[in-house]
Amino acid sequence: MDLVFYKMQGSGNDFILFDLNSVPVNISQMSAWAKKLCQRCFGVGADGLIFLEEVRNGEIDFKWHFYNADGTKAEMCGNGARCAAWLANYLGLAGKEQAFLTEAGVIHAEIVKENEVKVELTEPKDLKLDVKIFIDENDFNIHYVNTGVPHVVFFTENIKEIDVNKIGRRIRFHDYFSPSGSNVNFVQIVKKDFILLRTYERGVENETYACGTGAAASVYVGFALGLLNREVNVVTSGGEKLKIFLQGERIFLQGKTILVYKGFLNKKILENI
Ligand SMILES: N[C@@H](CCC[C@H](N)C(=O)O)C(=O)O
Repeated sequence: MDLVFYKMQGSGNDFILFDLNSVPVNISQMSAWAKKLCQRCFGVGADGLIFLEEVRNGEIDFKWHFYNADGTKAEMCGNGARCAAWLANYLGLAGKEQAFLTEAGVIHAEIVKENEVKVELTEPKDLKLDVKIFIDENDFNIHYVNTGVPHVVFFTENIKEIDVNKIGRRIRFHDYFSPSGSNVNFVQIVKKDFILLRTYERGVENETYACGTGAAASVYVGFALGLLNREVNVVTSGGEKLKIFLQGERIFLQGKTILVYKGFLNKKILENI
């Protein structure tokens, strides 16, 4: 059997996707596949790996299994959700408007244009504003919210000067967030409806070009603090634009979603894992 996979990116956050109808993988192997295949030189290379599992119960179209590049399972991924929704539609698993199950809850998605997908994230929870944490004798005033996965939000005047990997890693592994840790977002407000965003991602353990739930967390926190509007354009470090809309406690994320290629995996890659 050919191991068909799809390489996609959502605003520069990139993913490998498999349809479990054609590539049956045991759940106990999924993490190892992610760790191997997400490696940029020894594998395909990606920030995360997604398995789509068809579900026929009327309420949802499919269920996903999401893994970070280091093989850890994550409850949710905003850009991955946009890619999964697009692919599910492309493969006939779901229509243009669809619902699918993640560990964080049911995600509603809509293919709004040929290569543009809008998703409604799960309700934000655990908001904490103005938390002081100490790192190397410096104190940082940070904010926190879970938009499907945990996110720290830190506002800065000059995003270019931030050492995202160094400071991001220190905050991500800070005791305050133990044991799950957190993604860390650095935000520069340009206008009330326009921010620049750089994200250190848990599970990739690096800065990525974009993070959908991170964009959502940044706007949600910015709005709670009276710094941002309900509708905000977010430019991520890859230079792409994400749109966040808030409607009460509902958060919507919209942006470009591209199928980069469809490939056949060499089975040898999966030997000895
Ligand atoms: N890139 C994602 C978030 C993926 C999960 C994250 N790395 C975690 O483990 O919390 C997004 O677009 O939301």
